[in-house]
Amino acid sequence: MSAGGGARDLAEAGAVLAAEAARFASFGWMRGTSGNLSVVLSRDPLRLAVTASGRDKGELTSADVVLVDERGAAVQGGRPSAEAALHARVAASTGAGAVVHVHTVASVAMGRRKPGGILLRDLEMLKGVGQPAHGVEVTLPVVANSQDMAELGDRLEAARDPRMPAVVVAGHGLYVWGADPRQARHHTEVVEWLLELELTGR
Ligand SMILES: CSCCC(=O)C(=O)COP(=O)(O)O
Ligand SMILES: [Zn+2]
Repeated sequence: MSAGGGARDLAEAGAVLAAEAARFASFGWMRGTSGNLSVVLSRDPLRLAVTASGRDKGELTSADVVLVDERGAAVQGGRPSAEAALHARVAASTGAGAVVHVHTVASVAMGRRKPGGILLRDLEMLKGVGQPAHGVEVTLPVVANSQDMAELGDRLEAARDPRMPAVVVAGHGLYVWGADPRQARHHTEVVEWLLELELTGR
């Protein structure tokens, strides 16, 4: 996708996000219209393609996407995700090119069990988020939920560990990011695997 964020770029981004959403929905991670996805189309000014609000994320088409600015406000298209402002904040503060938000049972359950953060170590799967399997302890932060995206963004920025491209939002779900939609997908699948292991395996 080029830097312009034009109509064709938006439709292309919509097709990519629809395919990613269908995959996550097939795993049961976006039930009942939950979750949202975004991809950065330009950095200066910051413009993101974000999934439209309230849609069944397993049935998105390339048209179910909205161009938003750095505050998450619609620039082109219909009503963006209610969490568009948080996507923009994550993209701006981490430099990520794509952001994934899913409502997984494991993220909410582990957020309840470990409200201070989830310690991860000695797992081969840590390589999937760019960490060595052994010798380091990485924390997956847990932040309190808020309906105010600015407040939630402050909490996420304060808590995030630069070694871990993800944050659990307590009672809500999981935010994960990556350089592009494909890497964000891989990070999401790895982090969710780690959460499921912590929930069931220890
Ligand atoms: C039942 S989903 C509640 C809203 C939410 O948390 C979510 O992720 C979906 O919101 P959107 O506006 O992106 O559809
Ligand atoms: Zn949500």
